[in-house]
Amino acid sequence: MAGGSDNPGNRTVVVSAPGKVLLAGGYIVLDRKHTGLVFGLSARIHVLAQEIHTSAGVHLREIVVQSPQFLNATWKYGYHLAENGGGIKVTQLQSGTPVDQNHFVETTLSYVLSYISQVDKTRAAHGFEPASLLVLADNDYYSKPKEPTTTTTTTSSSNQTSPHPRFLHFGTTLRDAHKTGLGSSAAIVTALTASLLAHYLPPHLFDLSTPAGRRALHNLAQVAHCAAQGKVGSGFDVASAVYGSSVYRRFSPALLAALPGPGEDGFAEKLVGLVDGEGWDCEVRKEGVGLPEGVAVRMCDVDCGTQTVSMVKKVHAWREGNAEVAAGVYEQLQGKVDELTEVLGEGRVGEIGRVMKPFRELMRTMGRECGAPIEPDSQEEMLDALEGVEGVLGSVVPGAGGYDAAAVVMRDDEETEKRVKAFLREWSKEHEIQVRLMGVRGETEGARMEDPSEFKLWTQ
Ligand SMILES: Nc1ncnc2c1ncn2[C@@H]1O[C@H](COP(=O)(O)OP(=O)(O)O)[C@@H](O)[C@H]1O
Ligand SMILES: C[C@@](O)(CCOP(=O)(O)OP(=O)(O)O)CC(=O)O
Repeated sequence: MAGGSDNPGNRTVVVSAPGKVLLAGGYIVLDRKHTGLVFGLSARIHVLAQEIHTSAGVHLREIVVQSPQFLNATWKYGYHLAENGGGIKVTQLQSGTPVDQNHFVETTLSYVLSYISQVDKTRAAHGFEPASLLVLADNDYYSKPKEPTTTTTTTSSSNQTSPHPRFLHFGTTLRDAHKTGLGSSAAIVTALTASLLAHYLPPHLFDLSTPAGRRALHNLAQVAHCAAQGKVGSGFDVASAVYGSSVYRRFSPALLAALPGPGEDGFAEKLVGLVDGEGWDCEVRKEGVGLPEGVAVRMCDVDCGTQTVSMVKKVHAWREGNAEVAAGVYEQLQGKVDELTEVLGEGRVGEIGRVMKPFRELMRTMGRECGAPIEPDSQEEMLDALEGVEGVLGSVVPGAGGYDAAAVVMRDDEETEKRVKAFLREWSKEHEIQVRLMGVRGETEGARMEDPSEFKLWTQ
């Protein structure tokens, strides 16, 4: 994607990226030998990027990021070119009420602005004009507030006066919001990265509709997401945010090891070398990945949380101590990932249960062996009963498992939905927990440009 340009761009753009559900392949996908089957979700995070118009004579140099669905969620950043090719250093500006840091946003800004300053040399001369970035997350990313609030922190209040606002105000700070586990950080890092690239770069240097554009977005978002997370996950969540549903083989973690941090000597050049270079070795296969006609992947919010990191540690410790047994289990799990991909992709509806049931069993066995609640008893009991509901074809505790959301593969018709909802209502009552069928469903499309005119409420 590298080149030069005289066109500063600064277009008003909206980019959205989907959430994820790793239907099969949790844990094994951390190893490049294996793959995972991931679906994008209909719940998206949108980022609207636009210029900030300053009055004549005012020289504002800041990028403002706002999440109008949360309290105290305006982050202002200053930025400057670091010495010795260190890229763009970003610093949060504080004025008035102290605001929590947003590490994912801040890190993404420093990586993406550094990338842009290196691929578009005209930026070195005129720098970055101030910009406003608005983050709008579909409501399913967070559990709804008990009493939907009608207050809003922005002037775009008409969004909130409707009884079913497209973007609900959650009435809390982002820190106190209850996430439903759909992969908000990967979706926001991806949408933010794409919106900055599309806003500041002319189309011949970044075009999301081309394979080169998607590749640059993917690699840059992976690097920024890993840096913000402080750990190198498999990256299946960023891959599905960019490409949508796919069979994913991770990149080698060593790729990131040689990259200096923002501000360090030579950072910008090395970053572009890594993002646009030939070294990236992850594989994203979309062919043959899909769902049969009339079948949907739906999510149940279980209203509990799980510590993925500690579960991964337990699985890895078990694997180290039991190499041979673990290799056998990993192979069997891989077999199920492949089989499920085929059965779903080829529309073999009648075989879904036959593949998913033993997959759950294998995940439970691995959990028992290593002492991690991958499919805890409470989930096992609920999913077994749920699978008895007419129209439900299979179910799984996706990703790392635990007490988070459950995924259901079911017939996509109103009657089945009614039966599943009724079942979950009863189950919640009997077991004094809160389980509900979310509106969100598996979707194949990845990051996409949206029509800014649909976001008129929010444009300046
Ligand atoms: N609507 C939002 N606006 C701004 N930042 C967000 C938003 N949603 C998520 N984030 C960022 O993503 C982080 C959540 O990441 P993480 O805990 O990894 O959750 P997840 O499992 O959903 O990816 C938040 O701390 C924040 O930095
Ligand atoms: C264990 C894993 O393979 C899958 C985790 O999947 P989840 O969907 O549970 O992920 P989080 O939302 O980040 O907790 C780790 C990985 O692949 O990075």
